[in-house]
Amino acid sequence: MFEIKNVSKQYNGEFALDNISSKLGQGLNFIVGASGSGKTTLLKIISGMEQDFDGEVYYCGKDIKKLTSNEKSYFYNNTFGFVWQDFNLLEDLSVLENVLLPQYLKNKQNQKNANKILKELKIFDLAHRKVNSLSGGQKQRVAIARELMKNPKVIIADEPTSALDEKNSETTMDILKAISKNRTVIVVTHDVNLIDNDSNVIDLDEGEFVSLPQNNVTKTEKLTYSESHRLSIKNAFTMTKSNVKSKFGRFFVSALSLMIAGILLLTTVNGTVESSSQGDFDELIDTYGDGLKDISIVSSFTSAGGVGDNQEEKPNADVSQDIDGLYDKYVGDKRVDFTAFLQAFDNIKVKVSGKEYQIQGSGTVPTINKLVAGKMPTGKDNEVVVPESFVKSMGISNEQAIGKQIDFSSGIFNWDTGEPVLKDASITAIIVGVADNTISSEFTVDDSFFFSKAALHDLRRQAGIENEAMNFLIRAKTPTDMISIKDELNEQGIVPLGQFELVEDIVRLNEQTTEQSGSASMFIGILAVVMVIAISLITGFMRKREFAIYKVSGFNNAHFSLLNLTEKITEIMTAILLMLVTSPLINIATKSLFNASILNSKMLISGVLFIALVGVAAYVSTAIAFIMTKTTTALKTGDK
Ligand SMILES: Nc1ncnc2c1ncn2[C@@H]1O[C@H](COP(=O)(O)OP(=O)(O)OP(=O)(O)O)[C@@H](O)[C@H]1O
Repeated sequence: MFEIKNVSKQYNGEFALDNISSKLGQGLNFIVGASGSGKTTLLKIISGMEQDFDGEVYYCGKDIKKLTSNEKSYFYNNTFGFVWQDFNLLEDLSVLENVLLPQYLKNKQNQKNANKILKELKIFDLAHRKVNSLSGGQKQRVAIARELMKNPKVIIADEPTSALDEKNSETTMDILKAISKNRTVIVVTHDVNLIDNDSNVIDLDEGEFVSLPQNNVTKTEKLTYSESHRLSIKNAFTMTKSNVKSKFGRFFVSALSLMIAGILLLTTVNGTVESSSQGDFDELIDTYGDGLKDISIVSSFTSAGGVGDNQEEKPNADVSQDIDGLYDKYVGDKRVDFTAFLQAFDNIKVKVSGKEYQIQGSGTVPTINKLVAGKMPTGKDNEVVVPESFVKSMGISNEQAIGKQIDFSSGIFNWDTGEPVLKDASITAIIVGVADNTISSEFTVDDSFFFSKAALHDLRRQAGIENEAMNFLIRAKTPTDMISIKDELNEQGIVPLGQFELVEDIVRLNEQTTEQSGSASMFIGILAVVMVIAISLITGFMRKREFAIYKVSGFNNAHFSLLNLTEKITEIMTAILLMLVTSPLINIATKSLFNASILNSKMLISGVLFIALVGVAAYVSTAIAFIMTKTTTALKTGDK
């Protein structure tokens, strides 16, 4: 039972309702009056949709003004049913799906009850028809059926017959009359012909009573909170399935936008930056070999026309520098791939398992293109990395060579006097690695043996060399690392040797393109996220009416959050699937647009993560659209 006490409502200083007091109870109640007399305003106040008014309204002793949004959603799902002038059905769903809508918040859908109600209202045969194919009269019966599924104590009907012809109006009123036998039915209408003598009537004119209610309401209902009021994950997925089926185009556009945004983020954040550097460097390495990243550190060399950054023409000069201690400094450096001593040997003889091998001399310092097996010597024991050509001459594989012991003897030039003096030296060492010694992709330096620090010390000691500092090379991990080590050495007054000019240009160019593509990436990335947010907000606001129907069916923000989550999970999964299926095609596009290939597991996993990330943005945007939906503005009320 409703008690209305001194209710007033003003819009812009004008009274829509002026000090109304009344009681409404079980049976048929009419609120009548001319257009603009305040009928709809009173209805909104009674139902709790409008809580900003003067005075008080109680339903079974419960202050309607103080209903929280959760209490309201409980009332809308269990206690109040709404019948509208333009039905407010979900037009793309079937009759049954519409009728079951409030039931999704119950633990069990009462399909039997749905069938019974559909039969009573003579629309059982239409159960699987889409609502948009029905006539107005049929739609109104579907709407009433949906509300009866709530088994509500109150039915609030706003101009329920004004969109119907005479016959359908009569049928609808007959149904409402039948329902009112054990319920409170409140009908707002401007059509006084609908009123019979048994009904309770509130007649309004310009917000005031014209006539007071004729019937005194005596019977009171008890307010009960028995039903559960939650959306299960299963029901959320069932609703999602219906929504996807009924609005496949909308769903597909959302999923597609997630996929496109994910790919854009992927190629800009992950792809371009990496590939712009990698492409250029790979080309250089193809031409020059891995030795391009070598830095040679030698204690003396002859400089051609100036040293360091000084590019002026100068006569050749002998440069001596103190490189003592530098080897140990760079051995464990994280920018360094490996280090190797550059000791030249003359007339090398190697004995393995009793067999002697003569190694062809090259007259140059040892060279390494890359290590093809094992590791570089650590420096602690007598270890050696041997040339691949030597392993071949032994007739074994590179892997089989590892661990073999060799007896190595050769001549070593001693320059201590300023003149080269050839001295003999020999050592027994274990093979720890095999190196490819190709230079300029044509020649191999077959006498390139790289010894550990301990072994080389021993050999040099035998040759009578007193100078402790041994020439060595550093193989930098990346061209950027190479330049950073070179700069560091220069600061210490050391002039290293290497292809610095070539690499430096590429590094600089790369830094520039990285910076440029970085800002382009940022722009495209932001654009991708904005696109998803915009599409989600637009679709969200296009669904305003649908959201309002959810709300008057009892869905609160928590219920919708779960439905939103299941919808977004479905969209994200579809977007991921789309990406995987179309990845070869996308790859062609991203390669030509961003020079980035997405066809590898790292990129695809990142793609999945980015799609999920933009999915979160879409989730939040849709949630905002739902929260901002006001039922009173989203649903048409009154006589329009
Ligand atoms: N949101 C609003 N903002 C400003 N004025 C409003 C608003 N809603 C209603 N009004 C005004 O309040 C008065 C009562 O409106 P209400 O819709 O309650 O009348 P009604 O009797 O239901 O009319 P109708 O039969 O045409 O639907 C009218 O003058 C109307 O213009």
